[in-house]
Amino acid sequence: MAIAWSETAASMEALSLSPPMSPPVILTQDELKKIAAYKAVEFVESGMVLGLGTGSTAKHAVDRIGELLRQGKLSNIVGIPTSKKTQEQAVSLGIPLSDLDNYPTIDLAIDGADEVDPHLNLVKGRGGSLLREKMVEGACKKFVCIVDESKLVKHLGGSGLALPVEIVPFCWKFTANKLQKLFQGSDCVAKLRNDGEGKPFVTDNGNYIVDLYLKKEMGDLQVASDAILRIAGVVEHGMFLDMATTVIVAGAELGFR
Ligand SMILES: O=C(CO)[C@H](O)[C@H](O)COP(=O)(O)O
Repeated sequence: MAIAWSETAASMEALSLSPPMSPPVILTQDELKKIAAYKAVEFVESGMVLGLGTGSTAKHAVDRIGELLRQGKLSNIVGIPTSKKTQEQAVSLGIPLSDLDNYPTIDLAIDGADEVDPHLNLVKGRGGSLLREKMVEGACKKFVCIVDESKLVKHLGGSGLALPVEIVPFCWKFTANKLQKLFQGSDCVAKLRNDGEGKPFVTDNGNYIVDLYLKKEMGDLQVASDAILRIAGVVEHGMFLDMATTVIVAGAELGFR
């Protein structure tokens, strides 16, 4: 079992947690997420303003921060949550909270991702919190992204799963069609996300999400990002380009190094 972490794509480093000859340990995906999360929390120091991510991986980090506060190993932390769900979790753990209005600069954010490419560009938002995540993580001095190895892709969109785009509900079909047309060269299919009960999924900001399924690469990601954001009706998209300063990847590869 190994953990890899990286400051840049070119300098991927690895830490083997098991001696090379020990028997292989089979870890679940959730255990790998927890390992990555705990490693990231080692970056947290007392007195920091922290961006608290959303999702099953980030949840482990928030739990750990709460635990260290309870144990008195951390103090004077202010958390800036990236979703109502994380806000509820942090409140239940007694983590003091504030917002970007009061803390426009954040020391460190820890959050998961849906895809990570070799340049540390991310897809986020399959949990639906991409707008607040981008606002919070865009205000950070350091953004540590935590994933298990299943999130690594050769290029964004490469998992075949959704690239989420948050849009206003007004005439959502019009906006979804514009998005699909924009990426027709990538054989894009745009689908409105539903809540599992036949209604549109509604974000914490009262918006909808259109998920873009791309069969081919998008080409220049910055050009694609700018083009999406130029469509009236789009609020934000889930490509986080050049934002992660560190990516911690937990993987099950014995003898990775
Ligand atoms: O972007 C996100 C939520 O909007 C999550 O960070 C992303 O979906 C990863 O989730 P998980 O840790 O549950 O795999």
